[in-house]
Amino acid sequence: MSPAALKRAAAARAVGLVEDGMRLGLGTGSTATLFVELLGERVRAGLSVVGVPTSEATRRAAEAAGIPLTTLDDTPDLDLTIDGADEIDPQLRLIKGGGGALLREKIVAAASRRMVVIVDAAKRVETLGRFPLPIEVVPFGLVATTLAVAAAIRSAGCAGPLAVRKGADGTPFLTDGGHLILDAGLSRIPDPEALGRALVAVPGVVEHGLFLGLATGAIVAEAADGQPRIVTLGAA
Ligand SMILES: O=C[C@H](O)[C@H](O)[C@H](O)COP(=O)(O)O
Repeated sequence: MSPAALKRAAAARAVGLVEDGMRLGLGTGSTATLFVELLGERVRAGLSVVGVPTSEATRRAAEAAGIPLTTLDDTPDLDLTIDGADEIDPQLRLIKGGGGALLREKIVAAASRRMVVIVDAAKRVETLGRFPLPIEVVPFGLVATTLAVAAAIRSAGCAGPLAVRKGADGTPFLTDGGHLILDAGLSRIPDPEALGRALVAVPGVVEHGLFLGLATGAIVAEAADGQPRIVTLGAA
């Protein structure tokens, strides 16, 4: 069973959580985009919702799907955010930002009463860190910030290479906010809370991809006898 089929199954289950009148955070990435497309079908059938996109890519997908959009400034209190993740552990702690949208995703998740994560089972881990941790930094002072980030990583008991993310054309990847991403290949993050605290204390770090205490539930799609089977974690 392909990852895409599992992602679609998780996204389809999440669409069932949406109720008429909800104010929604719309996540970013391939799984969240499937959710946006499926939500669009319900909107076209008469469902009334309004969404806050977490990236310019999701804004375009939501507009194409016919989902009415608003901004977090106009609608700062959201009912539910549905988003993907790069990793999820048993405590619903996440690594996000593989697509570079972590900053807006975290702001939107923090403004939501509930955040339900949609993933295929390959994203489940016992210990976060196999997926490189994205750390969003301002371009000014990149070398100094990178050194300080490396020290912060060591102080939290982690180790591994840091690399400035590149786009397909080989130039530095820029986020929607005009920032750079450092990807930290840590393999294992024994204390995500300690690492998160150390990273946000570094001047020049805008945000990191550890989502701690934000997800209230998860919808995980796994393959069972060639069919997708849904497992829910937390309140989902
Ligand atoms: O910046 C990107 C987001 O955090 C995504 O939600 C995450 O990378 C998962 O994306 P996908 O559903 O494509 O695996």
